[in-house]
Amino acid sequence: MDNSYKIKLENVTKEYDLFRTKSDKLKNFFNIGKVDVPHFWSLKGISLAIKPGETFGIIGVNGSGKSTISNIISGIIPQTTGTVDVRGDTSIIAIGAGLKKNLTGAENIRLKGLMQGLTIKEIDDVRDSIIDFADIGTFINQPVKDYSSGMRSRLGFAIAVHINPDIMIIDEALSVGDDTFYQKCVDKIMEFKKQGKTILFVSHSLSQVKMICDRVAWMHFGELREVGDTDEVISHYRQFSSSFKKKTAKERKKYQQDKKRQQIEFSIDGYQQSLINDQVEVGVEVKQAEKNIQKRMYGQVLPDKMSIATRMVVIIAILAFIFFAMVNVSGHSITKSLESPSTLIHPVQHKVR
Ligand SMILES: Nc1ncnc2c1ncn2[C@@H]1O[C@H](COP(=O)(O)OP(=O)(O)OP(=O)(O)O)[C@@H](O)[C@H]1O
Repeated sequence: MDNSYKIKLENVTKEYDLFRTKSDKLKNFFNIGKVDVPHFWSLKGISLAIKPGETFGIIGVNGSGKSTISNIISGIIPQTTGTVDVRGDTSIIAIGAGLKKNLTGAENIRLKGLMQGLTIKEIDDVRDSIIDFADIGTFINQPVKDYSSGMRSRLGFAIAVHINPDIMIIDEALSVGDDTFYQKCVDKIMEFKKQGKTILFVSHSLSQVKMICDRVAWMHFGELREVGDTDEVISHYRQFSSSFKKKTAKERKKYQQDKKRQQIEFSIDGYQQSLINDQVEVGVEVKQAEKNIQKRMYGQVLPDKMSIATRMVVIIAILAFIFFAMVNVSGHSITKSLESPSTLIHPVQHKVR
């Protein structure tokens, strides 16, 4: 096994269908009729590898795809194409991520612990420590929906660091909470770093990224613009930000609109072809290159639309369900209903004595 990485993404894309109505979404799912839906590519083919024990940062402007990556790595959402290889348990800390709002804080601790494979005894052992770290006092027995965003984030952070994950994913979770809590979180992250855990750190705060991360990826409108040494990438990102700020409001708007348009017009087939061409250029035979890239892009993902065979099975299952429901309501036997289906609309009359 290749031990040079803990997390590896190859040619990962994420497409969102921008449905206008719920019925459009349903029609599209069952593959009925042609619904013309605009698409938006939140990730346009990301490949990166995070080494074991590395603290890896992701920076970028709003909407550049940072959370999409962290959610795909933590398994919250699936990628549209590409291969994702995560070697170990992940625990994501994002504002409110993974907390069930109708459960109390204490119930959430138990649920997350069980989901992470801890025994009841192990959960009970860390319970007080979590409550202490989160510092939410008697609120621990209140439903999480009644918590402030800061309390939710503190509880999420406290649970995540106590269930001892292999890989920690921290998505903007340090931006809420007071200075004392912030320092506690930083200390915990540093402790994890020392223990050699792999950390993915998504943040807008360049100073936090600089302090914590060994390497950084700069995401830009769905593309990986640069990956490398923290100081170097941050310095390039700062240069971009300051020259962007010097543009007029009209120029800034145009730049953003052009980038978003490119995310709508992105062609997945064109991207696939460019990957095949890259392989052919280095000497791989065309048929083999097509096979390799097909496997890399679609080998791990389920089709988001139903195939004809699946559609047939679903339709037969629905018809069978309706038939048995009608048999039940009509009061006739299954054999009689099969012999003479019209009896289904004439229920058995029971004589009243
Ligand atoms: N469910 C969705 N449906 C449609 N578009 C979405 C959906 N989720 C995210 N997007 C779009 O994908 C793009 C990337 O979003 P993402 O949340 O990954 O960005 P981000 O870099 O984390 O942004 P921020 O810094 O604001 O948190 C954005 O343009 C966003 O509008």
